[in-house]
Amino acid sequence: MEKLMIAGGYPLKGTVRISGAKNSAVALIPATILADSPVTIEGLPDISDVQILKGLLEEIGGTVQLSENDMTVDPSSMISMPLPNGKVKKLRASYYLMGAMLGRFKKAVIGLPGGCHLGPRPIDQHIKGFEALGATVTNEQGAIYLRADELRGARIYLDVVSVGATINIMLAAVRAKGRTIIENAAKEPEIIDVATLLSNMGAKIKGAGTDVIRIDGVEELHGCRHTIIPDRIEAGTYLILGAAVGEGLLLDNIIPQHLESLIAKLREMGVEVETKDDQVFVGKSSGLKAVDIKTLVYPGFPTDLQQPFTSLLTKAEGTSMVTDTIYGARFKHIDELRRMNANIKVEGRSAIINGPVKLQGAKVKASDLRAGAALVIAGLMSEGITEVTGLEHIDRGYSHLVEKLNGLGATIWREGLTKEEIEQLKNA
Ligand SMILES: CC(=O)N[C@H]1[C@@H](OP(=O)(O)OP(=O)(O)OC[C@H]2O[C@@H](n3ccc(=O)[nH]c3=O)[C@H](O)[C@@H]2O)O[C@H](CO)[C@@H](O)[C@@H]1O
Ligand SMILES: C=C(OP(=O)(O)O)C(=O)O
Repeated sequence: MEKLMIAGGYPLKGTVRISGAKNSAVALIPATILADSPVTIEGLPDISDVQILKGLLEEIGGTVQLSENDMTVDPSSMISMPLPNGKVKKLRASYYLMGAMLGRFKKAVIGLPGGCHLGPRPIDQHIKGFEALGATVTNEQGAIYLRADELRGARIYLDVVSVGATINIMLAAVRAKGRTIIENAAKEPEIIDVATLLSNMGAKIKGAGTDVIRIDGVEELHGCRHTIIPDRIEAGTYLILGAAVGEGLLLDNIIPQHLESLIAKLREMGVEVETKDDQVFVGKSSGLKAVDIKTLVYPGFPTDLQQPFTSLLTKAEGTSMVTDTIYGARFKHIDELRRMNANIKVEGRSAIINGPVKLQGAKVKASDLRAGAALVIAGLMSEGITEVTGLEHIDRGYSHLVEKLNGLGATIWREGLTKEEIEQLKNA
């Protein structure tokens, strides 16, 4: 089994370049299905979610070239191949194949998605949206069957503010007849990024980034080039790391406005943070104060940064409370942090952290992507060696993590891949 070995206690310093956003990438790639000629996406992160989606587009007949961070997809020979099992189970965002294939082919069969286990993650709002557009949707043995004679624009009110449902409905609605209005839409920056790509392909979308999105369906969408936005969650992870063990860390290629809720909390703790046009600097910090955070939809504090932030809070003086209103069970990292000497208890949707404590290296397991980030940060904060397993989760979302951290002065390396695991990775 492969593991990440971390020798803790080394201060980090220098510049780190932030990669393209995972949560944009995983929607932009399926969106290419809707075009009639090649689409190029520039600046993709080097993560397993991108590789898996590349494989899925190839399975349905797409020609996909990925060189460095740029992907060109020629969707002209794609067919509506059923994808009930296999790669779709490996990531959450395979659900975007539903919206994109429904938009283009008016039918799709897609297995229920995988992704991080954060408690229940229903897709009822996606289905509600597809049905409102005229599709018949059934769940047969764990696969969603979608079919429509014709997609017609509709007014759709989301009962729950959902990133995935907002984007998925957009993907189908750009090829529907007439106007679709999504009310109570999610406002995350990744939604604007997907709307920008679709608009560059010829779609007519207004209001992305607000809670009402208007889409006028078009007959055809064409190829284009698009540059992805930077990953605000990866950036947030490095900002937290800078506050935890940094002696001056500069993050390059970011949009500081996307990180306002995190930066405000870091400043409240006593961390020095300076923002520039597309950079942010985090200074060496000491005497950190406890704070409370509550995760909310954008522009509130992101649930995806709650777990990494918890590791930092173990260093703060006093009692902090982390409440997750989006995923009330997103606390699998807590038991692992306790193994590392953290003083934390979970009560309902909240974790209560008492600090400061000196974390100790231990053998721990990442149960999901951001739990993995939390454990890597904790390992870098600890005395001694930390071994992190469950790397398949971390690889879904952090591009060149080991190289980036070593570049900042960390001592971290991967160990123990068996021959079979190397073969499996090659064939994934
Ligand atoms: C690939 C991707 O972009 N993943 C992100 C996306 O996940 P994802 O798009 O899956 O998350 P949603 O925004 O849909 O979920 C928000 C909340 O709505 C609930 N819900 C969602 C859909 C639905 O049909 N019914 C329903 O009840 C969910 O259980 C959750 O409590 O947004 C989450 C919340 O910011 C992030 O943690 C994930 O990193
Ligand atoms: C929960 C996450 O990802 P996904 O929705 O892809 O499982 C995440 O990025 O933290």
